[in-house]
Amino acid sequence: MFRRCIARPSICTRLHPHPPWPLPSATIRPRLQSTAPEQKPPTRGKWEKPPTSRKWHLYVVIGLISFTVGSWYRILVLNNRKEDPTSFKTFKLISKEEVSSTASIFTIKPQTERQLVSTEAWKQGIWNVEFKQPQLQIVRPYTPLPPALADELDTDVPEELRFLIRKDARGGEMSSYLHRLPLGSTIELRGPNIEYPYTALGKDVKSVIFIAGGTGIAPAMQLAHAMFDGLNERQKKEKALHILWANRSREDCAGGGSDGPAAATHTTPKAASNSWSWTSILSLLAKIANDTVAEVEKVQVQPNAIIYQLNSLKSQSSERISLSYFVDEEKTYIHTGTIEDALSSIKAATGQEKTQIIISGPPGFITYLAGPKVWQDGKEKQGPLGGRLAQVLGKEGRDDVKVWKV
Ligand SMILES: Cc1cc2nc3c(=O)[nH]c(=O)nc-3n(C[C@H](O)[C@H](O)[C@H](O)COP(=O)(O)OP(=O)(O)OC[C@H]3O[C@@H](n4cnc5c(N)ncnc54)[C@H](O)[C@@H]3O)c2cc1C
Repeated sequence: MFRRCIARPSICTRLHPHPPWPLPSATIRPRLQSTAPEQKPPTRGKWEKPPTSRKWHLYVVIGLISFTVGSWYRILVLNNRKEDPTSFKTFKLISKEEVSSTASIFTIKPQTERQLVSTEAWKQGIWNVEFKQPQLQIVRPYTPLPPALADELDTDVPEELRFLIRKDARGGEMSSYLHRLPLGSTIELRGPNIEYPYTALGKDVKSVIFIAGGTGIAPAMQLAHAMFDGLNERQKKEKALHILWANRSREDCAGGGSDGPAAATHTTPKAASNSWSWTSILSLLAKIANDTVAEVEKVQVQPNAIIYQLNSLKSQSSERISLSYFVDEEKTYIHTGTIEDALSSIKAATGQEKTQIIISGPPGFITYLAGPKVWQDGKEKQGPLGGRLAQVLGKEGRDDVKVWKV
């Protein structure tokens, strides 16, 4: 700015009340210096105030003006900058905790308090922030996990954010970059982008079935937090959230045990559709073996960090959250029977027909269960309902069930 001032004095005149270059004394003389010592003012009597007293008043006025301008600058400019979702904020990577061989939890901390991402977003529902890869100048969205303890949101410490980030074996540009970063590195992000405003859209929706694939569990955890945080026991009892979480391998959900009737739907799609035959008997035996393995895992394996937090969200909701795990390598999948069971168990839990189904995960997962999202006018839109959910809801004639693809 200063360089530009030297080149264009006319602009400087507007920006600076006192021009930075010397002016002929006859042209402009600053008002404060107008009483030159050699020209003594005529004495006007004993009531006239001495010049030092006039200066004192002037200092007070200048002080007050500076204070007012400073306060307004802080309120209007700095506070707005803090909430501005379009400007990048700088965070520091403070920890990486391995959850499985393919995913870690990253914790980042704002560099200053002004870099906070709004705590209001936690109450709104599902939201994400965009990370920047500075060398390639690309951005990708990531979903903050809710704070491990509900009280953490009320503290005055600068807000830390945690993310479950997949390590992409095929070398995705952003995920490889993030997993390579050493502790202490800076990360630039912008947001929040509210994706599903539960408080605005879903106020009257008390029962939710959340179908998550892989890191799609992060939005489910955000919703669990938004649905139950700060409610009293009576309010909690009016709500129910059923999370169906599908993973490729058991290590991603190590230590997680399914609740309720949906646990009994651990079966392959093939086994479910076959009539009695040798194949179905073999499938049934495989299922019993898998269920036994799952039970053993449930008892013996320590919950990983995500399962630990899911269990904690469940107990904070007074057991109004139920969880069902599906694992590709154990041949347990989400299929039409699973969705039918989830719909009837959620209805039994709240006595309500009105249900919201939310589905979140990789594009192939969303397409298989609910049909693809579509691009229209440069924006990603929901697209028509398809896949397994369209089959189940069409068969049952359930137009009271709304589906949202994250
Ligand atoms: C709303 C939203 C929230 C999200 N939240 C999270 C989150 O919390 N955690 C998370 O981990 N992810 C999340 N994602 C996904 C994330 O934004 C990125 O898309 C993901 O990390 C992959 O980005 P990338 O740059 O690493 O991969 P890209 O380079 O964009 O590659 C895209 C895909 O192509 C594949 N690919 C790349 N190179 C090859 C190759 N040579 N051959 C074959 N395949 C290849 C990659 O495996 C990847 O699956 C979210 C996405 C959305 C839309």
